[in-house]
Amino acid sequence: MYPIVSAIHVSTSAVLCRPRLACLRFKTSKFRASAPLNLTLTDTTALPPCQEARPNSCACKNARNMPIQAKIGPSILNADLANLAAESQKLLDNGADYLHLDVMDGTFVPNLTFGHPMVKCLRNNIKEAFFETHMMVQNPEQWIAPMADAGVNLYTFHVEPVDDVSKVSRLIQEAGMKVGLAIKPGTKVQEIEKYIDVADLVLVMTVEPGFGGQSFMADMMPKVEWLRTNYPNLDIEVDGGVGPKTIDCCAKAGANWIVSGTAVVGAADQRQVIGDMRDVVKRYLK
Ligand SMILES: O=C(CO)[C@H](O)[C@H](O)COP(=O)(O)O
Repeated sequence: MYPIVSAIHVSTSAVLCRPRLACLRFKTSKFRASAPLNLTLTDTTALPPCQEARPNSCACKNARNMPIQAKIGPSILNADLANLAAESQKLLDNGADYLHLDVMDGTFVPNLTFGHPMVKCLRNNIKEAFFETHMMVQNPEQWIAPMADAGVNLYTFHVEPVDDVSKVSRLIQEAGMKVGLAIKPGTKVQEIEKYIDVADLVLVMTVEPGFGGQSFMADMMPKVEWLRTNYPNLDIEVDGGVGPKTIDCCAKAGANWIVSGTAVVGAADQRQVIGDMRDVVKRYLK
């Protein structure tokens, strides 16, 4: 049991860092502190370590002053879902940096995959890996709590059906997850500009969401370039038709989180494909 505190001391540097505040919000919620950020704080040593509740979930780890890294996250959409744990573990053993879990509700996209019960089972089998859920759903707010409970680290949702993106982002952070904002090919990147400061990552879709194995849309790269130019330290993810033939284009534009489904899952040598793609991204990182 955590003690109940009425006041917590926040250092100046912590106050200036939004991700740190998000993390603090998460931690103070454990202390049942109801007014999260206008408290006078006195004893930070009583706070639990950032990673105690959920490994890799602490928003502090993605503070914008940290250098961005090349990460390859296989999408398991076209994997054998009957053997998801084994397929996922194989990808991780072959060098995947994170798992990209495609959640589809049959409404936002014309396809249906799985929800939080499946993610929770996967988490029970795979304790340490970083899980991103790509929420291709009509009402992302509805699934925040169960996905947090299932052990998700990064909750990436589409902004298109959402009225209050700021509110959904805040709820995700308060649930202890990082925030990803996803845009479909028809959505202009400038439409999310006002929310980028609250996001940990922006996902630029390079296919129409719904199915794996589609052709890469190179005409999405100006969005990635715009983001990289304006947000040098932002994690920018691309998803859809990305593989050895299209990775150069993505990396050159500035993407550093790479989702790749068919090209990795179906590869004879997954380790080689993952490693090669990561090397290309690293080459373009300054
Ligand atoms: O979000 C997705 C589809 O909506 C998938 O993640 C994406 O399509 C990855 O698969 P592939 O690399 O085979 O295109």
